Amino acid sequence: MLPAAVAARCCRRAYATVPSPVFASRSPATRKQGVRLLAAVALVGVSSLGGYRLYHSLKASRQQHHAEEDNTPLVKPAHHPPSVAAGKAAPGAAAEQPRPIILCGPSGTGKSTLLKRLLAENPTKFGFSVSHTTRKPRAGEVDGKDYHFVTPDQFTALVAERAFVEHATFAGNSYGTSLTAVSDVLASGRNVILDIDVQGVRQLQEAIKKGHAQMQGGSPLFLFVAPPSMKDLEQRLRGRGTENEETLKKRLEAANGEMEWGTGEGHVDRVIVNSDVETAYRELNEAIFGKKP
Ligand SMILES: Nc1ncnc2c1ncn2[C@@H]1O[C@H](COP(=O)(O)OP(=O)(O)OP(=O)(O)O)[C@@H](O)[C@H]1O
Repeated sequence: MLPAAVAARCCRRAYATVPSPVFASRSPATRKQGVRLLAAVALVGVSSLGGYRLYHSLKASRQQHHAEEDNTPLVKPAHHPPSVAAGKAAPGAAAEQPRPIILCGPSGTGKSTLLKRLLAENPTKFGFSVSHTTRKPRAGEVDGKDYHFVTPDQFTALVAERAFVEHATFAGNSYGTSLTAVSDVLASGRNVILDIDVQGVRQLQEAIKKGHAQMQGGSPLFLFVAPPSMKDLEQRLRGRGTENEETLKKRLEAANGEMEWGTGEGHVDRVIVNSDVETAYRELNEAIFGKKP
């Protein structure tokens, strides 16, 4: 199942669509400015996108690696890893059946950029899964709508019950995407997109392998968005204007480990190198819908 949470540790978000579902993630807000959690997987903020709520969560920077600063291409453009054993998703197998779509990749690679367009152009295809969090509601946030607000004890109990497909803690608050939240979206005939960090994806894949994340609908599709180079990644993060030197360093450090995992054999169904937005968006559509937009 796919919990969603995104946050500034790295961030997570979750989104959902209709004919082909999507998961969303959220995160605590440090992320884009410390804030916008593309909802879902660890969120911090909530926004609206093409009629769909996007929660952005902070993705925990759980991996510490040194960032490279050269401009060497990180991934061969044609690199399409084999199907992930955990999900056995078939890239391009399309969206007749709502399915979980898991989008991951280093902070700043352009996931939000691609998802924003995808959701705007396909307003009825994706649904939103409401994440759980232990943080206090912000002004205007509605329990059960923006988040399921729970106490730390309740959250701990849910973890023990394996209610979350993925969960993480950031800045003292926990965020998680419940299997139920994801399944509800799938059951409504919409896709669910989860924009979560690599650690969350690994949790999810492990849960699927162990049979703890059984979801209705089609098989999960794991997509990894990679930057053309670490130099480009740094420039994008700086250009976004959301980071200070400290958070920038953390994101770049985490990016090295995430790149190593994402481009590793069989970890995801497809690696999309976001050198050019148009090309990357076309590849995203091909992976999800099996055709060009
Ligand atoms: N192909 C591209 N070429 C140049 N700039 C890009 C490209 N794609 C995205 N960007 C820019 O890079 C910055 C980071 O993109 P974005 O916020 O979408 O990344 P992200 O992967 O969602 O990051 P995070 O995980 O931190 O939310 C943005 O300013 C965006 O406009």
